[in-house]
Amino acid sequence: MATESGESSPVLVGVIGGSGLYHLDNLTLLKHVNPETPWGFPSSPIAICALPNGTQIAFLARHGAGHTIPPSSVPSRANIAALKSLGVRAILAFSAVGSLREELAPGDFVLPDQIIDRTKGVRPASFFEGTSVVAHAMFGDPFANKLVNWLESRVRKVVEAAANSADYAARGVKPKLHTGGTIVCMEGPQFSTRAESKMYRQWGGDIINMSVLPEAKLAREAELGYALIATVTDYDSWREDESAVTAAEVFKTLHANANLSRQVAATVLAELHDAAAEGNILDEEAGSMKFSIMPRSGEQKEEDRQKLRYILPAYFS
Ligand SMILES: CSC[C@H]1O[C@H](OP(=O)(O)O)[C@H](O)[C@@H]1O
Ligand SMILES: Nc1ncnc2[nH]cnc12
Repeated sequence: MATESGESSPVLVGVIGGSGLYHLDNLTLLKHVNPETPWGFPSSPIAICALPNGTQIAFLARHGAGHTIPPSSVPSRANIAALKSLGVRAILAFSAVGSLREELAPGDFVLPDQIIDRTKGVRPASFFEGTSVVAHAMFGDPFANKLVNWLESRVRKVVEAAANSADYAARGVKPKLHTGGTIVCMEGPQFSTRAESKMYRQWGGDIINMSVLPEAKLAREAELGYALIATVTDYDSWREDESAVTAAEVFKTLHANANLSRQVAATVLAELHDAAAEGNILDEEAGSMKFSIMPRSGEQKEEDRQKLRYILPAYFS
């Protein structure tokens, strides 16, 4: 991105805000961009913002600025492709999630390391879908491990500081950060039944949302580092003596979680930009599609190659 003074400054970090998180704090809005990708337009225009030190980042509201897009209709391919087209290498995605474990309380933050896919096949989940190019991305470790490890101590500091703050003390809440764990991604938009919620617990699920897929898969196909900061809003529907989750219950915690998410972003973004520039924390994702794409022959249609060049210029030049 060219800065206002005209010199070029790369936008290496993209933030995807989920339910309740429609903007970040302490940033100077430089401009909005709305790239038309081969997969259409992103959920909302992307805000290119400067941090206090001048570093530029991109912010995208997953459900649109006015939360008009339900989880099954989020244009995830356009979102990821648009961020990649801006030069982004690492995505910090925030999501409101339900808890499937007693110890993961509303207000807590989680950095999950695994995903169970309970979407129903209605969301386009690959950039290669509908093209003459077949690719099988690695997805055993669905989040960027090094990026997640890098985030852990930094996010913990912010969450611990909040836990000791007068604001949280006044509300009798002490948020914690949990690392590792499995997130179940369901289709929605209705919440789970009690039977489903209990089944996910038996499967090893720890938290649940409607958004991490196909976002994480597409980030991997685009060779972007992707980490999810999950913010717990409710106990879903598995607790025998408690009422099942409602949107009203989610909203109770959403605002505080979004404020803490903004503090996390304000603390990590400048340093994350520098780490992304250096590249070490993203070296597992960069180049990861090289041996995933087949066939490597002249069978690939030129129009498909052109489309895929948008996200993977190195392989479709
Ligand atoms: C508002 S409750 C359900 C809704 O919240 C989460 O959204 P996001 O992940 O974008 O924060 C969840 O995935 C559902 O889409
Ligand atoms: N219980 C829940 N199920 C699915 N997505 C959610 N997002 C927030 N809480 C949720």
